[in-house]
Order: sequence, then structure tokens, then C-alpha cells
Amino acid sequence: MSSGQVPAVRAHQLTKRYRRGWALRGCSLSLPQGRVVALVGHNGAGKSTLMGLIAGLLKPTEGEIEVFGRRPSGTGAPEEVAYVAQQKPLYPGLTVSESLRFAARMNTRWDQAYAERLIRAAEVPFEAKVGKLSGGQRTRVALVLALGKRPGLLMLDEPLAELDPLARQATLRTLQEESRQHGIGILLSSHVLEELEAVCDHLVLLGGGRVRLDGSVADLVAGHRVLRGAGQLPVAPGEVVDSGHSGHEQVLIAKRSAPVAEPGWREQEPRLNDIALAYMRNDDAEVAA
Ligand SMILES: Nc1ncnc2c1ncn2[C@@H]1O[C@H](COP(=O)(O)OP(=O)(O)OP(=O)(O)O)[C@@H](O)[C@H]1O
Repeated sequence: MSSGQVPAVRAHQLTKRYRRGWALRGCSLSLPQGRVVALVGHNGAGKSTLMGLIAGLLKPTEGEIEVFGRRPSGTGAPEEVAYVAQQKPLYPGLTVSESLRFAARMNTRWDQAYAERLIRAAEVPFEAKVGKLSGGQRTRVALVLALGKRPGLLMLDEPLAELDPLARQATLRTLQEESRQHGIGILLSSHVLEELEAVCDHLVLLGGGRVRLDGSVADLVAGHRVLRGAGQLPVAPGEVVDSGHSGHEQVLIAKRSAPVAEPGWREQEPRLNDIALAYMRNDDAEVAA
């Protein structure tokens, strides 16, 4: 983020309580503009709730949230935010063409030529009724309707779930190019972090309604180590995020950037997925900034 630029999203002690209990408790985070952000966490961790709060569809119970420096109104998404919820908001009785025309009437920032280009690239027929499309095709139409708004922040809740492997790759490539070329921020929730690793440059991990990790991928990778070996621990116990075994070796994920000196231990740069899984397995581990 360039200095002086407000974050796309800034949350301070954000809390959301539903009747049955807490969904988010005291979440503070800052998402820079123009980044591709992976939002991960186990089922019920609060990902959809966070997106709903950012979109202004939910009101916080306590705490503050700002989107591009302003509080969401609580009555709908700010114009620069596009949100594709898990249940894709489409009208089944409209054709794809009609859906695009409807979106054009509803959005002052709408880019019809761009939306048509994306529909053609997705090979979805313009005259087909949305209700008759396959789940994957509906996902692609929902994505086009969101991208066509030319948003500053695009939020996608589990966008890849119904896509085949080629469509997943094509979609992620489109999102990455869109972010690079037009500087839009993208917040993607997913349970398949391996797929996001290649495209995301920031990670937010929720666990137990709290922010467990919030940082750039480069910083998170540089700040953790995978350590394999046996005998005396090569790091302080407080640095160990996760510990397991592979054969006779111990395998640690440690919060540490300096190399270890202990003989008998090998170290390796972690994959983003290794870090995320380590924190998800240890929900009470110290939160890394
Ligand atoms: N409308 C609602 N009313 C009551 N409780 C809700 C509501 N929406 C979510 N919750 C609860 O809030 C918690 C967080 O749910 P949320 O859907 O935000 O999690 P999530 O991380 O998106 O989960 P998933 O990965 O399964 O989609 C869960 O315990 C859920 O049961």
C-alpha cells in the first residue's frame, strides 16, 4: 500500500453476535487496497459474517469497520464494493444478456463491453436463461456481474466451489489480471488455500471468531520456518506454532525468521498452506501480526 492511501478495509475490535452466539469477537485487521487477499478459516470461523459486515449487509454488534475510509451504511454495499455471496444473487428468469442489461441500469460504474468480453471468454450463451445454466456457469455469470461494476473491492465467498479445474484456473487468472491491471482489491474466501497460493498476496485467517493471521504472504512466509529433525528443540517453545511427526522425525512449524543453529535439524521455507494449517490446527496459538 502506498503511503497515505487509506486501507480498503479497516476493522477495529469488530464484533458480531447472532442470537445463538458470537460469530466474530474483537477482530482488528487492515486490508491494503489493490491486493488479492485470501480469507481462510474452518467452517463457522466467521468468513461470511466478515464479508457481510464489509458489504454493509450486516451491522456490527460492537467495534468499528471502515471501507475505503467510510463506515458501511448497514443498508447495502458501498458503490465501490462488489460482493458475490455463496448463494449467488441472480435472477433465474432473466437471460444472461438481460442480466447484464439489468446490472447496467443498477450500476453507474458498469462497463458493458468488458462484461460482454468476460461472458464470451467464459463461453456462456448470452441468450440462455440464468436458471437453466449449470452451477459453474452461474458462478461465472455472477463473477462477470460483479467485475462489470468495476469495483474497488471485489469480495467472493467460496467462488471456486462449483467450477471445474480448468474454469478454476481461468477464473483465478482473470481475477489476478483484473487486480494487477486495474488495481482492484479482491477478497476471496476459500477452503482450498493451495489454489489461492499462486494468486494471493495477503492472507487473513479467522479462527474462533478472531483474527489469527493478517499479513502479506511474503512477510508470513519469511516469518515462519518448517523444521525437521530429532532431539533438543531448535527453537523456544513459544515459537512453535504446530508440531507433528513424519516417520522418526519431528516436524515443526515455527514462528521464526532467523536460521536455527541446533545440529540434527533441517529447515525449509513453508508454503502458505503449511502456515495456515498450522494455525488452524492450533487455534489458541499466539496470534502473529
Ligand atoms: N444469520 C445467522 N444467524 C445466526 N447465526 C449465524 C448466522 N450466520 C452465521 N451464523 C453463525 O455465525 C458463525 C459464523 O458463521 P459464518 O457463516 O460467518 O462462518 P464461515 O466461516 O463463513 O463458515 P463456512 O466456511 O462454513 O461458510 C457460525 O457459528 C454460524 O452458525
